[in-house]
Amino acid sequence: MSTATRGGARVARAGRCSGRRARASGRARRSGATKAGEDDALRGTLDAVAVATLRALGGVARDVAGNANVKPARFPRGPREDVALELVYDPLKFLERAREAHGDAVGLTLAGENVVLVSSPALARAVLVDQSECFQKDGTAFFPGSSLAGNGLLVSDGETWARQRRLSNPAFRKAAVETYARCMIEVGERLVNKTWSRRGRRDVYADFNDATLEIVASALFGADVVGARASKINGAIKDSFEFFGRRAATGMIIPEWAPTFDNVRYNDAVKRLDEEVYSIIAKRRRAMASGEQNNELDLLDRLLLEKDENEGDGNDATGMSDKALRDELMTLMVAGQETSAILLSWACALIAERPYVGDKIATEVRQHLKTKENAGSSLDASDFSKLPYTEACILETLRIRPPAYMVGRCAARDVELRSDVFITKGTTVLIAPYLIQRDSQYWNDPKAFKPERWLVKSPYSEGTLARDALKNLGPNDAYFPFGGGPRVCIGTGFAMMESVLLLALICNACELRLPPGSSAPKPKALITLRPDEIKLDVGPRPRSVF
Ligand code: HEM
Repeated sequence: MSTATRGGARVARAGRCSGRRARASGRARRSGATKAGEDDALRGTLDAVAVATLRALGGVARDVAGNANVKPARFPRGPREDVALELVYDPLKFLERAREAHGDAVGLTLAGENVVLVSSPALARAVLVDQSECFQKDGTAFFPGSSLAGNGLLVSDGETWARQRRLSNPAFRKAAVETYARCMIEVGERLVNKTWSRRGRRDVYADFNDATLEIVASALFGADVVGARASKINGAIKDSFEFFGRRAATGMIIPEWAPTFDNVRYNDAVKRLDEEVYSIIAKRRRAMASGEQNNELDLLDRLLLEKDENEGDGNDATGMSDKALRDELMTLMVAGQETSAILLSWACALIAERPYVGDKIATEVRQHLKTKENAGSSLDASDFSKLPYTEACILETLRIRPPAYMVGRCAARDVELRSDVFITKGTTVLIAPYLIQRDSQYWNDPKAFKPERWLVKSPYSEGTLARDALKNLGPNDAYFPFGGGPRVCIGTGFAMMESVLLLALICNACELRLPPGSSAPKPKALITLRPDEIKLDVGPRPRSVF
């Protein structure tokens, strides 16, 4: 399905649900009249806004199970009222309260949609792994697509997704990811040696957004993002991401086709980006046809080289079309930039609250650097697996502050997840790693930041628990910050390499502190678990203390 078709379908479906929307606001208005209070009228308006927002987030009305407030048989228990407002205003509090009141499978009405929130390892496994073929991305409420990411891996389904995943997997194997480490280190060193080299207060979240954008753009396009083209690409990406940031921050999702000022600017940025990306793709295809190839392959080279062996007899196998390539490149940018910036920001904030953790990372890095053959050299890809405490800090940050705090699926058919949890076709299932990863049934002292918990011996293998953290759904099936099953994050290795190397560079060179008198930054949840803002005092770490 092309982006245009996808967008078209969204518009058409939004048209079909407008009657329900009118009825919803009508109900709200009537209740306002009977209670005769301005508060109720306001609430009616807010309800309508929330309904519109959630509809736009989900984008669709359900054909099968979506009759407002009509619950299918065996729908799990949950609050009787529509909880759209509560979810939009404070998603984390909402998730916690819903589970406390109704258990690990909660039936909800969200802006008229039937949604089931699941928060036990067994139910998460059922949806993500064991019965994953019964679920799809299309139609999932609460997770919006975008014209920037098009029909890439994050949102596609069926054979389109499977083919794109087969063609993309090789570009994310360990050996390939190691080749992207050089740009991670270059960007990290620039951050600590220039931007953070003088003592002062930094907006850490903004700095990491710049750094991870540079890393992902350079991993994708390598030498093609230099000079004027680099500013054009980075400028357009920044404009689009700022648009997503503003959209997420308001909690109001206006469809991208609506001619608002913000949408016009965003669509212009996507157009500028498309021009550059298609031109780079054409240039690379020409170079490949004439036998030229870069010595060091970037992600685009690797995607271009892949042919789908499942097609024909192998000789007529084809790769990705220009449009498919464009959608994947943009998807990787969208999926890989903000999540990594969020992870690094939370890691630094948690460390700033506990300076001894930064000291321990610095000690680990300095001791390791001394053992390197080429003494005095900086970090490289091979050091990733030799910094266990630094890695444990990243794993613990992902446990306590998972950037993807909720993942969603839409049931492609009726499915029984457990004898008491029956999901009807068209129902959205929300799975909450945020709840499971902080649940005292599976974690000791679950709300505490304790990197050491990952360094104990693993019950699953000879190594530490950290070695098994990202296998399947993690210890007790209760740890999956990168999702799980066939749709597990393709960038897991990339993100781990990037965050461990950057955190090691940062703590080796810098000290991080919360500004005097300030409290720990609060999470703000919408599509991702972003920090509201993270301002930290940064400055050079003395070289002599160890
Ligand atoms: C801290 C960083 C990251 C986190 C927490 C994260 C988290 C996730 C999660 C939870 C999913 C599964 C979503 C679902 O099941 O619906 C996912 C999928 C995905 N991620 Fe990541 N991600 C991160 C970094 C990256 C990076 C660096 C890239 C690429 C450069 C990337 C590319 C993708 C793609 C393409 C998918 C869709 C995979 C598919 O459906 O086949 N992610 N990510």
